[in-house]
Amino acid sequence: MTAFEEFGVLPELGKATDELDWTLPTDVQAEAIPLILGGGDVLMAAETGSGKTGAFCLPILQIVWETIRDLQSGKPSKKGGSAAGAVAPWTMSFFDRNNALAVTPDGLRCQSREFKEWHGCRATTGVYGKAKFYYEATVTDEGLCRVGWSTQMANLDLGTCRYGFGFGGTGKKSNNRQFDDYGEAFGKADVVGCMLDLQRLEVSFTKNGAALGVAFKIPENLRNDTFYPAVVLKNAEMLFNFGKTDFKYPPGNGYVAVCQAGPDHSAPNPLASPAANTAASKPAPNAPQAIIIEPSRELAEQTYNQIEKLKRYVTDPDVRPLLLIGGVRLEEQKAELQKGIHIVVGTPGRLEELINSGLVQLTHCRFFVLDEADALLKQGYTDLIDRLHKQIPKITSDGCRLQMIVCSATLHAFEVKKMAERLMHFPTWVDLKGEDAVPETVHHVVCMVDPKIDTSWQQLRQSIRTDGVHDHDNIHPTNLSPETLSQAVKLLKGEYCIRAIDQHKMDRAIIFCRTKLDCDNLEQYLRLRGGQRYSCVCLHGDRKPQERKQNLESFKRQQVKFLICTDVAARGLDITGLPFMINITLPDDKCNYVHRIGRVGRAERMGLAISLVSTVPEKVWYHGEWCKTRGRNCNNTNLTDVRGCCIWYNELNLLGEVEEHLNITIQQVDKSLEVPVNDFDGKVVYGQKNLNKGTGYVDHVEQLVPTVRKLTDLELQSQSLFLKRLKV
Ligand SMILES: Nc1ncnc2c1ncn2[C@@H]1O[C@H](COP(=O)(O)OP(=O)(O)OP(=O)(O)O)[C@@H](O)[C@H]1O
Repeated sequence: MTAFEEFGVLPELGKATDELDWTLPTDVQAEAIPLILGGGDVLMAAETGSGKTGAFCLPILQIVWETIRDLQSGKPSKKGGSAAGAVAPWTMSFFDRNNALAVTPDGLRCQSREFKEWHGCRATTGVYGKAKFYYEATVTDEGLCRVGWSTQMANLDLGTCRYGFGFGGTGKKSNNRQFDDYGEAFGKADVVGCMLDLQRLEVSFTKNGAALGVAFKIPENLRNDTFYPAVVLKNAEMLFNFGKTDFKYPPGNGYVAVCQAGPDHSAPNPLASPAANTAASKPAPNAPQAIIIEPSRELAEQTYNQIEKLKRYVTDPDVRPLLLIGGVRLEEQKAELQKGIHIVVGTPGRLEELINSGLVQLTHCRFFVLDEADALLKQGYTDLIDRLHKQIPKITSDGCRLQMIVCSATLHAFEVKKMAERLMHFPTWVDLKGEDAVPETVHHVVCMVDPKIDTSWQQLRQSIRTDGVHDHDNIHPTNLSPETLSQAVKLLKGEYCIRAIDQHKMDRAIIFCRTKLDCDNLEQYLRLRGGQRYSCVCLHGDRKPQERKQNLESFKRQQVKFLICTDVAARGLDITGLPFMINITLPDDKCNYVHRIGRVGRAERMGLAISLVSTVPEKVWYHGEWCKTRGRNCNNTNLTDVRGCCIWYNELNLLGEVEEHLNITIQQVDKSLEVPVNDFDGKVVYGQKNLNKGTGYVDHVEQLVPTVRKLTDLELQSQSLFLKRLKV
């Protein structure tokens, strides 16, 4: 049995984890997997590289596989099952309903989050014979609803055929598409009493106990039919009481609760059994069970690949994931969707586009995952997330509650907590440190770049092309103005980058720059300084999707040594055994420091992160909304306060913010960029597992030797004393 199986994971998934060399679940996996398998909403806050992706992919794959297996065999799914089959006899039906309408496991609450169309449902039992029947329906959420009675012949859109008699929230009654004013409007928290008098063949309603009069005369030809409580909803929710608990407004006047109709006056709904209607709960091919949102196409691709690897042995039924990212032809994605998919991994824009156009249906979605959730919120996707969440039924069409999983290494943000309060259902925090933290495997240092002390920038023979913010400034080595010093920092950082590479004999590193232009300039400079020695590629938003993909691949395959990128690659990218990273400039957002340096020191391997920090303010580009070209060929070097496109960047302040956020002081190294070995652990090899983990172990044993000897002597003494006593 693999270690993962002990946490309740399927043997087929356990086999795949074994092949990936995941011998033991990481801490976050050990906590989160059972919680997710148990049906809970989870917020996963754990360090970079701690295996969060596996922590949600494994249980999702498992539950999705179980669900499709059950659907294919015609069995109701586990969680909806008991309610669907066994709860007798008075509930709303799990089967006699439209797909987008969900029924809670107790069968007493219906919800539809579809806001364009009506979706209906009928009860599991109906009434007939000369008697008077009553039930109550309470509006529990805003939206449109119509409630009443219908026969088995009626369609589910209550009131639109001859066999359904409904009363709607807008104050209209309807039968056979004839909508007439009746009673008064009702809405959230109102209780509608539904009365059926089969002696007089009349349907009437009450609102909060007040009688609204006879709504319909039932035609004589329906006298012997069975009538079922029925509802139809548009983005609304209603709660039903068939008389099992006290009515809020008991009807009197000879009406009895439907659930007390007795065997002579009630009959089961033939369409309410699983066998009768498996098709109704069968998802359409384009209705996935899980939706995973990632902030960048690279991350979406990575998570998709991880799912592919983990699902290798999960067959019969096959679980089909699909990647939905921009830059891929829509036609291709449409074709895949029609073939049938179960898990969708995508970026927010493309996902919403496909959902809005109906190409992805949310009717059977039971997992809503936000990976790097704080990034999604910071990128402005709060409304999009809220919109999607609103559209997903909270109870799936097979009676399962929607599970939401949210993760990041920097989840301790106000916006995340607000979102969790708004959207999640009693979530459990899996929070191993209680604050944003850097893994112990990441050795991170800063090197101050001080152009006043290090004046080598004045004599550089070859230098990096800078970003041009000082093109209109009067800069000259003899004039140490802020502008000159700022330009000097840019030149020095190019040199320090090369020095860091040489000093640590780096043959693999990820290098972060602040802007796309900085990336391009550094790429050009590294190539200039030595083709193969500093071979590099860029990854940023101005590069075409295909080029981005190729560049990342060639870096992963070690065909090039350096990957130069903006924060587009700060999060989540998992490059096995990456030993080094360099921050040419600290990120604007302190959280991204954690993510950037977390590209190294993953999966227990050691990594070194070096950040270059300017001691003087540096003038940099900042293209706001007012910048017509959004930075492309922009040469407005004025400051933003005069609607220009530049700001003064204060890295010392940023460093202070990062240190305060992480509650640490980051070690400083001098301009030689040598990292003192003793301060960390001189024996480690960056990029490899720390085999010396527990250094001092030898010392430790040596220290313990005298104590252990003493203990052995004492043990001997006590045993001989005991033996002596026995002899006495
Ligand atoms: N149980 C395990 N044992 C060994 N390696 C693992 C285990 N789980 C995951 N890994 C590996 O650890 C690496 C990091 O995992 P993952 O990308 O899921 O980290 P993460 O927590 O999502 O990091 P980030 O916050 O940077 O996105 C991956 O290469 C993955 O294959």
